[in-house]
Amino acid sequence: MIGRLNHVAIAVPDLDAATAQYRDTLGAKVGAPQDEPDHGVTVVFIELPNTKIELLHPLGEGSPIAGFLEKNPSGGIHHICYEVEDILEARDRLTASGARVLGSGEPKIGAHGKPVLFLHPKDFTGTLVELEQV
Ligand SMILES: CC[C@@H](C(=O)O)C(=O)SCCNC(=O)CCNC(=O)[C@H](O)C(C)(C)COP(=O)(O)OP(=O)(O)OC[C@H]1O[C@@H](n2cnc3c(N)ncnc32)[C@H](O)[C@@H]1OP(=O)(O)O
Ligand SMILES: [Co+2]
Repeated sequence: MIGRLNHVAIAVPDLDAATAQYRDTLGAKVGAPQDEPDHGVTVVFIELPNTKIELLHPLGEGSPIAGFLEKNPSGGIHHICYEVEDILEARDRLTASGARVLGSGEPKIGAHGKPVLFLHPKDFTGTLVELEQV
């Protein structure tokens, strides 16, 4: 059911410093910061030859990554995003198998303008999983 790895997301306490590190130290192609108020984060995408890295920083009150950064003040890998062809079919299949979809259970539009949803980390070996319809 899952397809390509779309991105690996890293929550960071200092978005400018993390962006500079990827650009200047690692020599990667970095994008501009994008505010995503519907998701409570600001993101910077790093383009790699085979996938993307999504740097995440909290935006506004009640950001879903605030608790993660409190527990991991230096930052850390926050989620992985897999591509699926039909997100509703994937959701229904996963919920039928007992997995918990986070939030309302309905997909939201993600940073690439495509529908996304999240699966509880406790149902996927301690890893928060994002699905993106491509
Ligand atoms: C920009 C848009 C989009 C895109 O297009 O790419 C994005 O990526 S948006 C990214 C941010 N959005 C989200 O993460 C939405 C889904 N996340 C959530 O709803 C919450 O973050 C959460 C997963 C429910 C966690 O909420 P929180 O309040 O921080 O923690 P809990 O106390 O409820 O945690 C329960 C349990 O799970 C562990 N945990 C929490 N986060 C993670 C994580 N990222 N990876 C692995 N495990 C995680 C947490 O430690 C708790 O475990 P115990 O301590 O053992 O109980
Ligand atoms: Co993401």
